[in-house]
Amino acid sequence: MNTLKFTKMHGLGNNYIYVNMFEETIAETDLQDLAVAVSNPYTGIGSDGMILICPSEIAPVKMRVFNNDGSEAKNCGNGLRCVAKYAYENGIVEQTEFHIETLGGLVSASLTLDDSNKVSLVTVNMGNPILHPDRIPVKGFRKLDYIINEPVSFKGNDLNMTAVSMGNPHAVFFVDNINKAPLHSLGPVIEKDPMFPDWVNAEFVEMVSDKEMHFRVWERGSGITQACGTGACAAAVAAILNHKAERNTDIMVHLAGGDLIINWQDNGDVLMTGPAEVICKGEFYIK
Ligand SMILES: N[C@@H](CCC[C@H](N)C(=O)O)C(=O)O
Repeated sequence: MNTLKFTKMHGLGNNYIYVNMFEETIAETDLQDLAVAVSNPYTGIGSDGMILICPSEIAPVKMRVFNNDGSEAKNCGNGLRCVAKYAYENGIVEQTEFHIETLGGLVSASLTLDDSNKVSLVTVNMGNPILHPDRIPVKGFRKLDYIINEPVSFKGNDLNMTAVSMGNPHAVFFVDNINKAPLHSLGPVIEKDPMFPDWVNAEFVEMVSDKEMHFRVWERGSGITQACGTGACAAAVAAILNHKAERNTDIMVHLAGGDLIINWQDNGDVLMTGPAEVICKGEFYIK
């Protein structure tokens, strides 16, 4: 029986099975099935998906992320913080500032260390948000350069949508009361609506002030999760585009699993700061 060494980590409860591809080998054709298998809470380890920590030709390390349905995404904010922590604490990198390659491009990570030389916080420069509908992608808004507070309807429910890509697609909806957000009922409907050719991550946001928001997410390929780093970035960008918050200012995002600080800088870059934690390590028996 083949075994696979893994580390389970989480960023604010958004948990993945991390595999060190500097040491492990998995056939490309097996990756999707393996992501589904390890993620299964009954017959696997249980997770929101699987993340590969890979060698890169253009950075010290590369991240590949698979949702728990086996689909591969181009970016994962909580995953990036965990990959950064893993890379430093396992000797893949020695410096506290370095680049990480993703399928969506290069990002840079900056580590805060505690007294035991462990990574306590990670700031990731997530780069510029993508706003053009063709590049998110979203169909049906051909005449617009941006989708900001546009009226849309899902199953007869009228909402206003702001669409943002952080390398992966996000649809953000502002609500008056986060506890009444239609996460369970509309999350899966929005995710697979035909207006999103690559499907979409759906986020509901209640503004507390111009520097603070509540956030809940239905993730593409994984369903409801405790947190979504790229989603929090997209929500902060959407708040600024809708004149509910300001650029170059720290915005506190309260997710189900804890808080992230997001800052959309004047130079266009989005900074995300938050924790990353190791849960356990082990061996998975591959059937
Ligand atoms: N949880 C992640 C995003 C993971 C990928 C997403 N579900 C997608 O398919 O785009 C995050 O923290 O950003």
